[in-house]
Amino acid sequence: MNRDWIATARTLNEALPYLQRYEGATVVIKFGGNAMGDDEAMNSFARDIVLMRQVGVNPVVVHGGGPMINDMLKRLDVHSHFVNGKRVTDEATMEVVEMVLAGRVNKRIVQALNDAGGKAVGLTGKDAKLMICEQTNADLGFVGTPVEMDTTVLRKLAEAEIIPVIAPIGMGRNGETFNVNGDTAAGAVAAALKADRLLLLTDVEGVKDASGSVVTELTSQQIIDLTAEGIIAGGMIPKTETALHAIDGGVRAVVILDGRAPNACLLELYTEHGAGSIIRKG
Ligand SMILES: Nc1ncnc2c1ncn2[C@@H]1O[C@H](COP(=O)(O)OP(=O)(O)O)[C@@H](O)[C@H]1O
Ligand SMILES: CC(=O)N[C@@H](CCC(=O)OP(=O)(O)O)C(=O)O
Repeated sequence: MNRDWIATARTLNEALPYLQRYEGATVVIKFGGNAMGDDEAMNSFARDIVLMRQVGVNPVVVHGGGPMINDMLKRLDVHSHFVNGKRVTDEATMEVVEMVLAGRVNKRIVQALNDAGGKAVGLTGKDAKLMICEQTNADLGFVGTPVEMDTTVLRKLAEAEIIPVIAPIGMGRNGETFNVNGDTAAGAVAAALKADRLLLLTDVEGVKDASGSVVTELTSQQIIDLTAEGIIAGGMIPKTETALHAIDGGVRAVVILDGRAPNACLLELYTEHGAGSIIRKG
């Protein structure tokens, strides 16, 4: 008998307790722009998510797309900059952000999931009043903080075994459109659904300490200390902020992991070789 086949069968056999543990669970997956990579990486991500759906998990995908927004802003000669990992967003920037996220990026993910044999539907926070936002602070312009979530549409889609793919665009109470950081949006969705897991897929192996080593079990206090010391910086700030909010909001655990690694989601959920940094209620 071919040794590879035996190893594959053993892997499937060893996955049984994990398959049982996550049956019926809600798992929110934040797919960051830097984790998306090429078509092969996108298709591999899509197969992982469709497999999760196939074995009874309710996956909810929330995506980013920062690098794709940067490309389009450059082409259109619109300048923007970040403060603490959030893009300062004026009216012209907001138009481009919505066009790129709700259009190209969202549909690329929806298509990959459908091509992998799933049924996916693209949404933004405006659809069915999913994510009502308020302005985060005046200095950031049209950057929104989710303040009210209506998850009716997500529950209906889960019942129908349809995978929601959410672009992080929020609606204001007075008809405004808000740019929401993808991590913040994923945390708000996960908390509203009281998700079992929130997976934040990015382009580093996890949260690193001063020596550059990944901290595999991260406490709230460590997040506060590493941030104060400036070791958690830039794009990692919204991720760790989100992890703390999500845990407070009733999410069981948050994992920050490398989405570029092949089959990152499957490794995390269905094997004992979960990677990255995990944050649980302390
Ligand atoms: N302590 C830290 N550990 C790991 N990465 C960090 C840390 N502090 C800052 N970063 C940066 O955060 C980045 C991830 O955030 P970001 O680029 O916004 O990713 P994404 O597009 O996936 O949301 C990493 O590539 C890294 O450069
Ligand atoms: C307010 C804010 O910063 N919004 C982000 C939304 C996209 C995002 O979060 O993309 P990644 O997950 O790929 O970084 C932005 O404009 O870039």
